[in-house]
Amino acid sequence: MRDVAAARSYSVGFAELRQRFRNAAQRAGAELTEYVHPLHGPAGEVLATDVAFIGRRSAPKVMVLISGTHGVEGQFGSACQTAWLEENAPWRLPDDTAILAIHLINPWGTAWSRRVNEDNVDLNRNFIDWQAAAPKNEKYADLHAALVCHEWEGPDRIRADEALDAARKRLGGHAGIAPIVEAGQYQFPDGLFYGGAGPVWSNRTLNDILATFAAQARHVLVFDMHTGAGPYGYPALLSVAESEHDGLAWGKSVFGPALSVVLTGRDAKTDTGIAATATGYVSAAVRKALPDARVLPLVVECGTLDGATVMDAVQADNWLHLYGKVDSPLGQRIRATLRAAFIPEDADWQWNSLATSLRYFDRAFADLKAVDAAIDDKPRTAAPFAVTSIAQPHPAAVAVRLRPAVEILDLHKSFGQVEVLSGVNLSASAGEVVSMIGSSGSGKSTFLRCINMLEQPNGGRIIVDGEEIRMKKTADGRSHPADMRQVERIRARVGMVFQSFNLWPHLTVLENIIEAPVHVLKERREESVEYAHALLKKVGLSDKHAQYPGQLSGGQQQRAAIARTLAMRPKVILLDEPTSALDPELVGEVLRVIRQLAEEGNTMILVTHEMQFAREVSHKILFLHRGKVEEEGAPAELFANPRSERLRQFLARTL
Ligand SMILES: Nc1ncnc2c1ncn2[C@@H]1O[C@H](COP(=O)(O)OP(=O)(O)OP(=O)(O)O)[C@@H](O)[C@H]1O
Repeated sequence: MRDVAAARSYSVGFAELRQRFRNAAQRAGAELTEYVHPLHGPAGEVLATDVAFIGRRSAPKVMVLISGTHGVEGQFGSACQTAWLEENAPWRLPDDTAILAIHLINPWGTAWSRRVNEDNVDLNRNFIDWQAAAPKNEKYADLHAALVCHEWEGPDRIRADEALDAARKRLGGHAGIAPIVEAGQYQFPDGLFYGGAGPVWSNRTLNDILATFAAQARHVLVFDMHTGAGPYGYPALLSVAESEHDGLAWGKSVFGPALSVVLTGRDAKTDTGIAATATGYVSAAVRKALPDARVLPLVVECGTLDGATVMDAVQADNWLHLYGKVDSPLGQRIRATLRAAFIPEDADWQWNSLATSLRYFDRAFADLKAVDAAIDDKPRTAAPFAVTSIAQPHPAAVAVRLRPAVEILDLHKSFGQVEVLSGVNLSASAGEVVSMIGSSGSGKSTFLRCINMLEQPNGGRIIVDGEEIRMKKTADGRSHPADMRQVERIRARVGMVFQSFNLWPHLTVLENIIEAPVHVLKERREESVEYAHALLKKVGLSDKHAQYPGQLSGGQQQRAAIARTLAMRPKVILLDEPTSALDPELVGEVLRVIRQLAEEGNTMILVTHEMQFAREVSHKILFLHRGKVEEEGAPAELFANPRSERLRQFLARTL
């Protein structure tokens, strides 16, 4: 019997999974490359996809192992990769054969125990042809309101559950609902099995990795490791394809009846537990990325609980991240239920899933080594070694090397006799997101308004992009800006997003956006219009450019306001409670845009009551109490170990 000592507990944090994999890869003699994700994990850890390459970079035969496509399932795939690398170390490979292990391709999802990625995207629905229109899923649209309800309990939830029950009866139970929901949908970013609006980070990263390490390959075997569908504890071996291809025949010759081929299509059916109705699978991506190779895409799918229970867990997790509080007792329960639905804490399940998967690896690899590399020797279109690794440093790591984008020193502000800010300091490096939290009236908005001189501070220093706002003292001893022209110049570099949007009601969305670039920056109108359209696309409002603000929902108005801010190409963006005027169901769409800005490396100072969001997106958090910074630090540390009693009380009230 196989010794799978490496089947240590799957339930370890992201950093430990990474460390185990990297150690195994090093012992295996692999070349290691990291692809750093722009966000960080719940413990403040750097998130990254690690790539281990063993063998010659010119090898025409490559075995690819992918884990974590659905983040929370990553513990299983990671264990398989790590164990296989360890078991066979030190590796002795023929010159023509190599191994490419891609560890946790959706690192955010694994770290935060979510099936989806940071944008609620199911990565296995994201590899569609984005040049064409995304598939429509009208049947899902009919179910969406029943599946996504803003309440956990209460009258709206009762109505939604009743609607879902009625749909189940109509469609023949869970078996009727699952193919509709799991087919994926591209219409509701807050919905289940959402495929996204374009290629996400993990999609782009996988393509970069394949271009870098596999472009030379002619024969490619790919394992994508999954859990959550099919019979409990049984790792099924599947190949998912949109149509027949030469890789499938290869698969049949290696595995015979052990391999189930799932041909996907709008009304396709399968009894494997996975969705035959979906498109956009990782398998499709690998074949598309390597058009000159014979590719056998394999999925290992290790069953856990029954389909209805797994979908309930996914639905609850979706609610939690849209409307709930992750750190609350209910939030913890929902997260634990989701983890149990994908990675059972059952030693037999873990042993069996690992041992069988390693046998699949061995069998496939033995066949790959035996392939005559000269077969199917098609002309290549890609240069084999032209692309170098694109490992990106973590934004925070870059930030520390740069001068601060904003520096505020000892800021004071009084209204009449009342001192609202009593010496506040803040520094944000380029690319950093700093969030300010604190009770109502603690001075957060006043602080932001002082930075761009919407309020005049009574003392302190404000330095933006290296330029200090010059202040002078008047006879009454108060400070005032010495030069309003300088203030205007600096203001143009500081974007502000207000709680109440502040769009001009008599101008269309497009006119709102181009107004300041044309009049303040003196940009050519055509140039501003072109950029405005690009920004509207970015915030998902391409079709709203000719509408007036009054014709838009609150969430759309706020996204338009964000586009207007970006039009000025600001060095720093200040966001003053950008979601607090919105109905709960509109908050997510605005947070998604802000998250994207963070990922793109914008420097932002965010005042917010959205604690979970602040925690996910910020590099640093300041807790303001009565006009003073009571505590500051990295989000994970600050939330997990508040030092001051006031912060403890504040978090107890808000989380
Ligand atoms: N223009 C003003 N004139 C007088 N007092 C003001 C003015 N603006 C703010 N204040 C007072 O300053 C204090 C801080 O207000 P601020 O809006 O900055 O707090 P905050 O932390 O942003 O609160 P919230 O979370 O409720 O928005 C409050 O007591 C408020 O009443």
